[in-house]
Amino acid sequence: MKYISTRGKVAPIGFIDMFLMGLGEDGGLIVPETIPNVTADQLKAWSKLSYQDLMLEVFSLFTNDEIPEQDLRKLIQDSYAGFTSPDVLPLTTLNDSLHVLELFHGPTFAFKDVALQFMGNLYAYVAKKQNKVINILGATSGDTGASAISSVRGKEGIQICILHPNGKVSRVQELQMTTVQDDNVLNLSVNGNFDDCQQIIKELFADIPFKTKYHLRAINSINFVRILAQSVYYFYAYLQLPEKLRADGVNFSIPTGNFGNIFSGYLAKKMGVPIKQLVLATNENNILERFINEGVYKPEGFRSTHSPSMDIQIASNFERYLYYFCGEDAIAVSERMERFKAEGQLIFTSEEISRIQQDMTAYSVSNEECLETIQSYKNEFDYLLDPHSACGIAAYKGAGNKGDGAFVSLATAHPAKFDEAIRLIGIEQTFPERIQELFDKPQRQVVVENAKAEIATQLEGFYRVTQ
Ligand SMILES: Cc1ncc(COP(=O)(O)O)c(C=O)c1O
Ligand SMILES: N[C@@H](CCOP(=O)(O)O)C(=O)O
Repeated sequence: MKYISTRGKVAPIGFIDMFLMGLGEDGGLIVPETIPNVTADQLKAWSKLSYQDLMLEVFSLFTNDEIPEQDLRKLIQDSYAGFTSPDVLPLTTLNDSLHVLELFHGPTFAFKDVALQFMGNLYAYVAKKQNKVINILGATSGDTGASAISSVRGKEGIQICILHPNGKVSRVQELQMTTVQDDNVLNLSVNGNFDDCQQIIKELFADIPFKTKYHLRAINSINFVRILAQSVYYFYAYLQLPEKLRADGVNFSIPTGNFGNIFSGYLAKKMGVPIKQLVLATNENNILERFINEGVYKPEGFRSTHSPSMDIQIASNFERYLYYFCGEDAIAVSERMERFKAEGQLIFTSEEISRIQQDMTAYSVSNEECLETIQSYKNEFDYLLDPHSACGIAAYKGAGNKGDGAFVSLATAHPAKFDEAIRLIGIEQTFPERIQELFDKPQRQVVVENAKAEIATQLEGFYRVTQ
């Protein structure tokens, strides 16, 4: 298995090189040269596997034996040892057709832990085995940063800098990131929004001399390993369902911001998981919903919502989807991305919209509907959703034609992370101890302007450049 870029100008590379490259050096996103096919028989044989063993099977299709099996197995075991549920990702049944896959039982209470605990361990492994300098640079709307920091804090050979939008993450998210005192962690609080943070890191990754000098590595979903690790939970959810419920295929409702969560499902479907509908759930920052329903990919004004982690306009993984939509034609992708850069929008024809809608449907959830959903599921099922998971449930309800097959809605965060929204409907929650204790800890962060030069200077002072 080799990896190439959606823009076609990266010579095919192996798994570890792909992991270290992160963003394609031609500005594109890295994808596998071919997507392996998992047969129905193989799937059946995997149906009794633990989450960890299932991940080992899926990853083995992609790693080219670059990581010996016993090492990969240990990396995976270690990555989920800190999850509090014995099933790692429990599937809760609300009624016969609606199931909630709880992805938030990791150390930072959000679905990002599923991939990032593993990526932190993989970076430490590569740092040691290959004597590589690992200087991680990431942007976050709150969850990726907390999770990535938790996965590498204090680890030898690794430094991590995370940019988050100042005042636009939840209190708990901010504390999770900024109360970490390890010297290998730098939090930059940027006077801007998440898109500004993401834009700056992409520019720094695209500056190849800077990237090379400072050995920049990615933990965001621009890194294909994030997507691959997330695709495993679609296999798992499908296989956890009783056979009679999954016989007609399974539908997923997926809270999405950077298009990473849903693209992972799209990849799982391409590999052979019998997924019928992928329902994309957005909040009021609904660029992706407008893309799917109206064929217009165009950022509009940024809005602060009750689900701040999805307050995103420019979605990284849109380009990965575009690549497959364009029949894996890197020239067509490059042309469309150039047009987007020049004109600030992409318009799709009605024939193209129909094709997109065969791949996924979409629903955008207003702030009001988000809170109503939290309230009604608390009343009806005594189940407390966080605002992002509530967007998923609201989209499941709003997704017109339910068709056949069970629905799995992805619960992407613990409600304690977003108490600001939960309190608005008068619900008081008890925080898990690991969250409660954050409130007594001192914080460490540097506030910076939304300016690439100022941020680059911070990085130059922080990163170690030789072993
Ligand atoms: C809690 C939560 N839910 C859903 C999402 C959406 O995930 P993605 O942006 O990877 O599609 C995010 C981050 O964006 C998140 O932090
Ligand atoms: N919601 C994310 C935004 C960053 O997206 P990523 O999937 O590319 O890491 C966050 O919580 O930071």
